[in-house]
Amino acid sequence: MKQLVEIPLLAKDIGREVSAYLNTLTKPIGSLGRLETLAVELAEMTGSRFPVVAPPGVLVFAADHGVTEEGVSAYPKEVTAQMVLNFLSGGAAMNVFSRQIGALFEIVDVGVAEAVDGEGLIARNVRAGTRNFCQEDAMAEEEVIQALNVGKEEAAKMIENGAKCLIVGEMGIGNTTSASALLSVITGKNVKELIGPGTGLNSDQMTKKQSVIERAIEARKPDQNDPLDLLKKLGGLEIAAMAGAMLEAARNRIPIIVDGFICTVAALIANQFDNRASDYMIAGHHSTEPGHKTALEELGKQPLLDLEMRLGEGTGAALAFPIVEAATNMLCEMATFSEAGVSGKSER
Ligand SMILES: O=C(O)c1ccc[n+]([C@@H]2O[C@H](COP(=O)([O-])O)[C@@H](O)[C@H]2O)c1
Ligand SMILES: Cc1cc2nc[nH]c2cc1C
Repeated sequence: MKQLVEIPLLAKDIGREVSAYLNTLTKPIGSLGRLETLAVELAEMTGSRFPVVAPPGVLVFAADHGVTEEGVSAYPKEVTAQMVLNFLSGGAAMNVFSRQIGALFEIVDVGVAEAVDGEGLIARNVRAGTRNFCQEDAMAEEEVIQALNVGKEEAAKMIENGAKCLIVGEMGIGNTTSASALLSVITGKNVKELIGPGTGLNSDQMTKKQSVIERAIEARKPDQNDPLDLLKKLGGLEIAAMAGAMLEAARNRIPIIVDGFICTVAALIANQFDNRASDYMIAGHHSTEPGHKTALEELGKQPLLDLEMRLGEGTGAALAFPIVEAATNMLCEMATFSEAGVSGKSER
């Protein structure tokens, strides 16, 4: 079942105007490389010749995974709830980078297993973590839809509050297992090629993670082209919420900066709901989690940064934001050859 999200077509005409305008700015033609491509893409996304991406809006979705029972993470599942409290007190890496880029920031409990509370928490818990998908479906279809809607509604609020681009992050012990399973089914690639250490498994533990995922795929038999079935059988509540948030941003012509492995898998799911969603996405960084390369290729995106990071939370996207903003500032603030009295390219 597809959900109707009505994502607008890119404004290709505005993109062409911006391409031509870029050649009038005081620089050798094409010399700002991928920054120029980014400027054109942002113009096509926003429909504006002078796109604005500040302030960015950051939504971090937190949820737990029943499959952690199988011993697939280097950290205990309690860390998810503990980190939510850390986010609320401003001490997580993503808090630091969000402050640095002047972002609007929200942390959303969409499915943490333990009861968490604190000032500023967006409490939208759909269920207390997913079920262990080795044994049974991760959640009910109705719960998938609820989590998607949490993402859509929180993104709509963020946009209403003035966010001009969207960064979605996640916190969920065990979520690289869910994301690897989803990616294996979506791409048809072997689990072995896609799995990685996540928070820090050793190679023996990774072999176990591989067999857990292989057993789950064999038992659940999800339909690779049905995002609701994929999320219901192998998903995570935060992955569903991230997909929903990205769909809502795309519907509103708001550029999305995609983060690491889990976020990129959520982006692929969003694209299964509406294949125009990825038109509004920019890949922020390349995570060291092995499957991220495949996920980015499947999404058709080249990342802006490679800082050998694998944290998640939206951190890679936040660090890429200044580059995205530089593309817009270049368009708005650079002088043209005629304004600055600089001679253009020699005609020979
Ligand atoms: O974003 C990434 O590329 C990334 C790669 C590895 C781990 N993570 C983070 O680590 C957690 C999942 O790791 P794990 O080993 O518990 O599945 C989760 O909270 C993610 O935010 C994130
Ligand atoms: C401490 C910690 C912080 C995180 N942030 C995202 N995933 C994480 C996993 C752990 C273990």
